[in-house]
Amino acid sequence: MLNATTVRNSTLADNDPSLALIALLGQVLSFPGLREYAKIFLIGRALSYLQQSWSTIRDSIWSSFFIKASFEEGDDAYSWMMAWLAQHPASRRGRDLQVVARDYGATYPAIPVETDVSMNESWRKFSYLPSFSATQRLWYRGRHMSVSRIRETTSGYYGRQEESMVIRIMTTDHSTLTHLLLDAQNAYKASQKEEVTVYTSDNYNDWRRVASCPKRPLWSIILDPGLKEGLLDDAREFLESKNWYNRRGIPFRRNYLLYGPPGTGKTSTIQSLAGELGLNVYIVTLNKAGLDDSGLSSLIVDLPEKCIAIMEDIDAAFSGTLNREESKPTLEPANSISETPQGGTTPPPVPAPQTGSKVTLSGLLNAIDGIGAQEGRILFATTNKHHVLDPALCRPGRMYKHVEFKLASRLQAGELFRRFYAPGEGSESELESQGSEGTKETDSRRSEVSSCRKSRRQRAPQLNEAQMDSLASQFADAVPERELSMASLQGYLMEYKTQPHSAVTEISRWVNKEKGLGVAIG
Ligand SMILES: Nc1ncnc2c1ncn2[C@@H]1O[C@H](COP(=O)(O)OP(=O)(O)OP(=O)(O)O)[C@@H](O)[C@H]1O
Repeated sequence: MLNATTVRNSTLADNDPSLALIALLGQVLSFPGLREYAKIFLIGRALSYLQQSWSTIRDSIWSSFFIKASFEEGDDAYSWMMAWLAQHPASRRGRDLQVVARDYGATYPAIPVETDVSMNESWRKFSYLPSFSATQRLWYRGRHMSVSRIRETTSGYYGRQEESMVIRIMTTDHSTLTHLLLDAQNAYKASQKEEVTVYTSDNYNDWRRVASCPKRPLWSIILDPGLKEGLLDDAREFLESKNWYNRRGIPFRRNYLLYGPPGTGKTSTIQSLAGELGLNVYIVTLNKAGLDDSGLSSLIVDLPEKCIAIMEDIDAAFSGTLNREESKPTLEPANSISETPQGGTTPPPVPAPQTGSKVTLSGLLNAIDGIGAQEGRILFATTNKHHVLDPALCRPGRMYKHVEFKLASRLQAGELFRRFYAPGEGSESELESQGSEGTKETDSRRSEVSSCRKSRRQRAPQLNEAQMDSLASQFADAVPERELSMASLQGYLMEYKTQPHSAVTEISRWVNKEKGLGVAIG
């Protein structure tokens, strides 16, 4: 039955499609079953919406009580937090842990173990860390804190695993987070007391920690009198004079150039100075594949304040590995064929592998002391070919000091001999005194000493002072002045690790052989 209203509605609907849709919906909903279904559907949607809104509101209320901080692997702050967590008692008590064979400075209760010399302290390096699968909850300065470690694989063909960590502290006070970071920094420093951390750059020109090396004592490096002491004093004095530099507007940086034949102790001296100064080492590999000026510059800018940067073999800049002017690939692929001027058939180009660096001389100079060069860092550049260095690199002020490392003098050779056969850890006298500690001696220590005694035949006989003087001077006399490197002498002595007398009787023969082979470098 059509009445006037229906006629009017249908006329309106004819004119407006949206009204037509509503009218159709009204007609469909006029069926009783469908109306019930629509009601249930709408109520369900409304409930789910309310639930979502509630969890968003709850999360934002909840997070307003927390400070959330994230840390990424490769960044120093990540390592600080790892050391702090490893030293936190909660990590020892935790029931879901990651165990790493690395010493983060945590102390564990002494557990008596039957051990021998081969299982000494250096083997007992391990740390407990929160696992990736569970969130660790702990307390910090009376605040509740949670730690979640995350491991993700980056996208792309060469996806690599990256670790990160998120901590939440129940506080709104940022100073709690700052305190935590300072504590973490101290925990890390304490765990690294005996070590120097070494960083190199990755393919993305980010710094990555690659190793922690034991500090090398400065006394173990034998140089001409005053050389290493002078370097150490100078570097110490520099690190303490930031204000002096700032007041005079002089860039607070110091560059040293260490030069001399291979194996004369340049790298060892830098490593040892880093330990003495408590600085980490950042190795800049100038001929790294794909490194260009902007990559080098970003590496230098990203150096932390107060660190040691090493550029080894800086002469590589002048031997064809680095370009002087333009950034163009320097190494041709081995099988590439150059263009024929006569227009002969040229084989299809072979894609050049990413070998060799694209760093230019100006890029290098800029990295050394340009505007972007990091303040407070000490740069050591080393070279075996001082004479080929570009004058621009050697101009006054660019390299603060040029320090020559010479081939071994007789004095150095004699001293090396003494150090090599000096009574030290595990020597007979030391073991005797350890074994006679009487009542203080523990069972495990006793077994350690007895194992040591068993292996005594592998140790050098203990030389008294007179014997040492005599053998060291015979050894030194047989070594020609400034003809052999300390590294080669050290290599020779390694062959007679436990036979100082043979080392002396055989030295002349060995020297003649080395000279005959032209090993001596001058
Ligand atoms: N003056 C030295 N005193 C003690 N050991 C030394 C000395 N010089 C070299 N050595 C030993 O020789 C080895 C090589 O030394 P190092 O790498 O420091 O030489 P380098 O001058 O840096 O050589 P290169 O120029 O090839 O890098 C090290 O194991 C080090 O212990």
